[in-house]
Amino acid sequence: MSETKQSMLTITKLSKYYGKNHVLKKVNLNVKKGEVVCIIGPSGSGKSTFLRCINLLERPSSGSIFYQDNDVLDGKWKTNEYRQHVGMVFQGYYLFPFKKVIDNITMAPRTLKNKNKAEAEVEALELLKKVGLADKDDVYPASLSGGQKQRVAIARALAMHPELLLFDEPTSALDPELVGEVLRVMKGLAEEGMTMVVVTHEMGFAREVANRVIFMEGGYIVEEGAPEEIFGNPKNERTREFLARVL
Ligand SMILES: Nc1ncnc2c1ncn2[C@@H]1O[C@H](COP(=O)(O)OP(=O)(O)OP(=O)(O)O)[C@@H](O)[C@H]1O
Repeated sequence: MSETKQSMLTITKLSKYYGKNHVLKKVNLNVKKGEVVCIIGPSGSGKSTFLRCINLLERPSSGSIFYQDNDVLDGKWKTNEYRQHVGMVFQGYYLFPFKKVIDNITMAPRTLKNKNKAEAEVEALELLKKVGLADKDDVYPASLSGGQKQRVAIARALAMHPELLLFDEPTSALDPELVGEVLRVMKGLAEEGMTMVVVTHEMGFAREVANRVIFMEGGYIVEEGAPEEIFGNPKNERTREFLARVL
């Protein structure tokens, strides 16, 4: 298989301005099938904006995004169609409060993939079991803890059978004792071969689960490498300073 065939996502010279604020500066990223890439870096370095550009929640100012062989920015591919391939899990869960857990999970497959109710529900129950919430199908999100809500959000993303999952600081809003249950689910997905790009402040997770760690600062990718390299022997002074502060 050629290099390009293996590439799931190829981002070239991606820039983003908010007014005069140059938030992403010609960022390149290549993600291969089955890879787990963790993006770390200080607050305001552009990590979330980068993920939001990948998911088309933000329109990049310039640069290109190719998903497999498709030019994501050329307008031929509908955003909803693209998002069936590339799912996203947010810091704030974004569950629908007036829908029961099962309906939160079945809504997108039913409306976007025309799945019938019974079929979608069977699958949703399996996904709830997978994230350790088999008995929570019939409750409303308000009765769940933050960690449980985030696991429902992961099940909801999985219900669309994405080939690539983006996680934007999925545990940052959680009380410390709830972080582990979400990271365990994410680790399980990584072990199953799910391709993932994860913006995280959880250095232990990045070190243990990532195939590649990217350090961003000031809108640039300052350094990237295997977790052993980034955490064990970072080459860049700025990476060293950041890790010294957070570890
Ligand atoms: N919608 C927006 N409008 C204007 N400026 C924005 C917007 N979103 C982000 N920014 C700015 O872009 C810069 C990068 O923000 P971003 O949220 O991508 O950083 P981050 O690395 O994810 O930070 P954190 O770890 O705190 O979430 C910041 O200066 C921020 O103020």
